[in-house]
Amino acid sequence: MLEVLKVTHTYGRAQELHTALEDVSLEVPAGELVSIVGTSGCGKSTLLRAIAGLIAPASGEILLSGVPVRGVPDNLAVVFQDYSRSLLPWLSVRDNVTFALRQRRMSRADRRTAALDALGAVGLADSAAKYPWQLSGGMQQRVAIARAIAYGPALLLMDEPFGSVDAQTREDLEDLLLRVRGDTDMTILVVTHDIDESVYIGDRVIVMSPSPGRIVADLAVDLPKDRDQITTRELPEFVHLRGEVGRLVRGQALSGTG
Ligand SMILES: Nc1ncnc2c1ncn2[C@@H]1O[C@H](COP(=O)(O)OP(=O)(O)OP(=O)(O)O)[C@@H](O)[C@H]1O
Repeated sequence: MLEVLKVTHTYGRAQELHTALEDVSLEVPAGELVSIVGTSGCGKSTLLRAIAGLIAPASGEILLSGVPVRGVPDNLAVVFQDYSRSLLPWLSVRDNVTFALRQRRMSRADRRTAALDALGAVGLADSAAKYPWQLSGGMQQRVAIARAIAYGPALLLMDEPFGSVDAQTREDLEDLLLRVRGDTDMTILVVTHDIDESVYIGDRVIVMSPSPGRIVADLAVDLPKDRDQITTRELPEFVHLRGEVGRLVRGQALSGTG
């Protein structure tokens, strides 16, 4: 369980003070995938950074499995948009994954097996011996996801993870994420600019207001667990929810609430 309790964060000081997050509260049970959307600059990355323990919020508290987050928690993995900077170019794909496991109390052989299993899960078993720069962007992002799965975190934070790949690869990676989460009880937070994606991958969609970022809506995604790029996106519930999220992001009220 992740608990964000009345978190406010400001950057700068005195006259330069900028409130990036204001009174943000959020509870995410283990195993849930929550999408976070909002206009550019509304504080989505700041929220992820605070949850990741990379910045200490000015006020409020963040608890992961009941333990206050002070610094980067052990049981956390992060996937960023920029895959080209997240992988180590001098290590093979397999070693990029095993490198992430170096703090785990595992034998070398077990680390290797876990890495190969995770690469198999993302369809890259055959590329284990290659180097990141020999792979396409979408494949590199799959390596970053394999690294996160192999680590087996309680919490996976993803900041625009599919923002730098083409549309077809993006759909493939969305489906990969849905498959992966079906096999684990990781709690997953995904920041995205893509409203359709937020609904397609999410159990819930959190909408943030423009700066200072506050949570303006927390919408349950009432769609079947088994999703499909064509049929799910045609469902009336999908189309309705996509409209609601789009309206909220643009600062309009939910339909039926005036
Ligand atoms: N290190 C920093 N110092 C000062 N201000 C910052 C810093 N990081 C972010 N900000 C400001 O805080 C606000 C929130 O930024 P943040 O990156 O969290 O937004 P975001 O919603 O993730 O934006 P985007 O969708 O464009 O990535 C913005 O106004 C930004 O300019």
